[in-house]
Amino acid sequence: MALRCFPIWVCPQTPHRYPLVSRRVSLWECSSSAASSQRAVTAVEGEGRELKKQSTDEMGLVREAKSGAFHRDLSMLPKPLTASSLYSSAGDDSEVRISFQGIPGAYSETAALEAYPNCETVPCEHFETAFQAVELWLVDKAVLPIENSVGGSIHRNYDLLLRHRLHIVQEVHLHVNHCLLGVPGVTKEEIKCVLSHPQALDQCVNSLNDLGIQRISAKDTATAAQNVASSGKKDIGAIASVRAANIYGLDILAENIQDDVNNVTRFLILAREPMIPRTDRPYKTSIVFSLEEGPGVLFKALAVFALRSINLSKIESRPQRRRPLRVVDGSNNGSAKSFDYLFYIDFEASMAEIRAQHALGHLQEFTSFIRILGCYPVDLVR
Ligand SMILES: O=C(O)C(=O)C[C@]1(C(=O)O)C=C[C@@H](O)C=C1
Repeated sequence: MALRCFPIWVCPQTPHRYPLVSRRVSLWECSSSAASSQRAVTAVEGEGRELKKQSTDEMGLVREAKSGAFHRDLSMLPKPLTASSLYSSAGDDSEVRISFQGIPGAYSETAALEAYPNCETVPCEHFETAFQAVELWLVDKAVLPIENSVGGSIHRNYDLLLRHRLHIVQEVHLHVNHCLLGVPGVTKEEIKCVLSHPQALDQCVNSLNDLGIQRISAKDTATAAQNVASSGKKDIGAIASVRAANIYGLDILAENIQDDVNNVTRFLILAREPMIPRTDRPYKTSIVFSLEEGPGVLFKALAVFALRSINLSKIESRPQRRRPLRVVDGSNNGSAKSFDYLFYIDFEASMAEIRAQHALGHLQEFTSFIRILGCYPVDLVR
């Protein structure tokens, strides 16, 4: 396996904030041969389009660097990078802008504020927009809910990770305490139906059945709260956060109405550039791959981690949208058709560890496509 590292430069206009890499590629491009990297590009939807866009971006960045060639104000000159600035997620985050799907008061915004307490949050109508805002340099990062302890994986968001070329740089586990909200002065008994995000409704299904309340889907929990506030109706409630109640002036009629007290949603923070992994604390690495055809290939693929005592914390499979069916030639018995899948795996090791690098090198023997989605510190329980 070839491990390629790329130099880091500092953009003169924004010292320390945007490390520029010479090519827009993952920090590690795992390729055992030119042929296999070629395969990686063709095997997955949207790859060609993405490559084209990258080169345009890259040209834009080069132009920006040249235009700041002469500085009258010496304090504006770029500062040398220090070791700590390479790893800065800590430090001053007041200039960090983070896009999220929803409106103020959504849990995604709370997750962004958990990771960067002083950041500026930027609401977006769709997840796709939140990703594009990062790609177009309108914001620094995006936040994305990926799984919930009750509802499981948010499949659409797994697909988005692959469609875009952003890197996971952080994870946030957020305890989600849903509240039943109503217009001021209303009682819990007066509520006949509630608005909320489908995931939030699913997380409260038993409580809502007990109360005999009907459920209506909304884009996100905060939008549900806003709609209830603007309707002024006494028989409609929202399931949302305490923060949403405060923002939209609603009463909290009941707290912690989720069916499971330990209701945790895992969010990912995504950035244009990968973070440089270290070994001084626990790290996780997220990858996506598709497998070569053959008996036991998934077993062999997973064994590359087991052989090196690397723990897997998550495995998810998603259909390959552009290539859903694989035809397997059964010679005399005709051809069989089966679905073709992408596998998403999170494993508990840093890409700075030799065992992780060897595991991925070994994994390539069984894969037709592989991409590192990010290597980031494990969110330890606080
Ligand atoms: O609607 C919101 O507030 C969101 O941030 C979305 C979302 C989700 O997609 O799962 C996030 C956390 C909760 O689990 C419920 C809803």
